[in-house]
Amino acid sequence: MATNVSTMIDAESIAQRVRELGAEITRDYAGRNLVLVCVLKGSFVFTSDLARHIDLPMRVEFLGVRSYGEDTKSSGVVQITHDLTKPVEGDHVLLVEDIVDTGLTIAHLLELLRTRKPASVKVCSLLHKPARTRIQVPIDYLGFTIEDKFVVGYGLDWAERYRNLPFIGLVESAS
Ligand SMILES: O=P(O)(O)OC[C@H]1O[C@H](OP(=O)(O)OP(=O)(O)O)[C@H](O)[C@@H]1O
Ligand SMILES: Nc1nc2[nH]cnc2c(=O)[nH]1
Ligand SMILES: [Mg+2]
Repeated sequence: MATNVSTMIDAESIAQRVRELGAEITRDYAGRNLVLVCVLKGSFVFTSDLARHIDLPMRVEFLGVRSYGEDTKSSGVVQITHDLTKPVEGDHVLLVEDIVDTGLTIAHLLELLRTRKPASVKVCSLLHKPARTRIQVPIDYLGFTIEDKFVVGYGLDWAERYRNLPFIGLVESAS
């Protein structure tokens, strides 16, 4: 199924970087109540791998997010389709994203989570595409900076396809 997708970041490079990020997070959050917040759908693969490299007692929560349709997507206004199951007041929240592109989604989610009064909120993203930044957001833990190409795989979709690819790839125009 992946014959029309070329590899940008292979599975072993991702695994290596995820191990490094997990070790960094383990060091930084020792002794704190850590809650990993997986932003659905795109970050489900990254979150599940990352969580297994964090050697701390911690919780995992899921935020279901839907953009308000294609035309308004760039507004960054998102609808919450599944909310956190427990309060995060006083906890150290780490938002886990697959990609920060324009930054609008994560900016909106940071604003939302701050209203829940956590002790801290930080961002961990596997990918960052700085060429398309519309709003600057701090990315406290970053896997890879990529060029301005639409990528798929490792959770990222193109019309809901390709999320199951074990690597980050580019859909070739011949597809
Ligand atoms: O920085 P931005 O320009 O806001 O883009 C990044 C967001 O877009 C993608 O999600 P999408 O809304 O496509 O939904 P999905 O996670 O369900 O695939 C991606 O998973 C990020 O959440
Ligand atoms: N699949 C996918 N979703 C995105 N959302 C924002 N940027 C991207 C991208 O490059 N690929
Ligand atoms: Mg997403």
